Amino acid sequence: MMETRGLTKHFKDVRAVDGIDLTVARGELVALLGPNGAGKSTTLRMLTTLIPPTSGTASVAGFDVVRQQRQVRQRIGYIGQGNGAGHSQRGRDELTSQGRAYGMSVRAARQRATELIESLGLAEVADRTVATLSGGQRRRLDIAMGLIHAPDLLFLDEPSTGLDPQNRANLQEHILRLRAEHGTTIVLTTHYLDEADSMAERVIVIDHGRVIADDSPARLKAEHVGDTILFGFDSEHEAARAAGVLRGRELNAYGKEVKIRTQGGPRQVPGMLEDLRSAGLPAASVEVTRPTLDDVFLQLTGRSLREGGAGREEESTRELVEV
Ligand SMILES: Nc1ncnc2c1ncn2[C@@H]1O[C@H](COP(=O)(O)OP(=O)(O)OP(=O)(O)O)[C@@H](O)[C@H]1O
Repeated sequence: MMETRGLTKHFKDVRAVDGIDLTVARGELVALLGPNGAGKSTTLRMLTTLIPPTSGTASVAGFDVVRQQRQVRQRIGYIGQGNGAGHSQRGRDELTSQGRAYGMSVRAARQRATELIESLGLAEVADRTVATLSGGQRRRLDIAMGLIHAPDLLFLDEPSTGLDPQNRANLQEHILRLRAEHGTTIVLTTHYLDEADSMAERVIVIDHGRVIADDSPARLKAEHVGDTILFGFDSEHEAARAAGVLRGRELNAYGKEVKIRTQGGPRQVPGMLEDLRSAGLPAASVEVTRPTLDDVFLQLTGRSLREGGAGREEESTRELVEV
């Protein structure tokens, strides 16, 4: 559905995108994740023919983004960061006009607008003027506009930036449903870690214009970070002895705690507790911490995606087990 080779964009001396090779198959939902200025939007703008690459190639829906711009545009929907919809028209009319701009008949554009209003939950607001809609409703209308001509491939640049958590969850649900119902290939950019994690089956981490990781969220976390199991004991002496019982694993013992780095943490806890009990060392507490995509980014770059307010506060998932 989409393929890039050495895709590069320089703005004077800024290497915004620095040789990206990507292949996206039909029906995939891919998130481009990276900190501010990583090159996500610039990549999307090249793929949607809005700006030409400095070098490298990209084909989208089988057409070259430089030589066959018109064919590419007919087959894609692009929802940028700004607000696509105007303000004084009603949402339904905005959608119909957009369809007409893509060469659809009035009748076909109206029919498609009605379908999208239904599937994107806009029925209650479609007849209000755009200026009166909430941020979340307007964003959903933007998405409907990007879908009016039933594109095979939808590009969303930071779809949920600026929305409150409830509207964000709502929008994510609509995007997922849309994909389930129409099989649309979706490429979105985000710097919300949880959004990439929960929505995308594949996350492409971009930093300084380059792809630094590309896999499913689960595999990225398992491969680059793994789980942490923290055992608490009643005394330092017990903790030191427990470290001996659990040896052979990647572990640290300090104070009354023993910390183990491993994969598949929750599945390993029962066996470890059994070993400790057999040695007369019952643990007082156990905590399994599963990594986030931020931990993956930190592991790969030594920096946090959240630095500079790039991501939003997100705690590692903790599973507390009473023993
Ligand atoms: N038109 C432009 N002229 C000059 N520099 C640009 C232009 N567009 C982007 N850049 C620079 O290219 C780099 C990549 O920017 P880009 O907008 O692609 O990042 P991003 O990953 O989308 O960031 P954000 O999450 O903040 O949207 C940045 O250093 C940015 O300042």
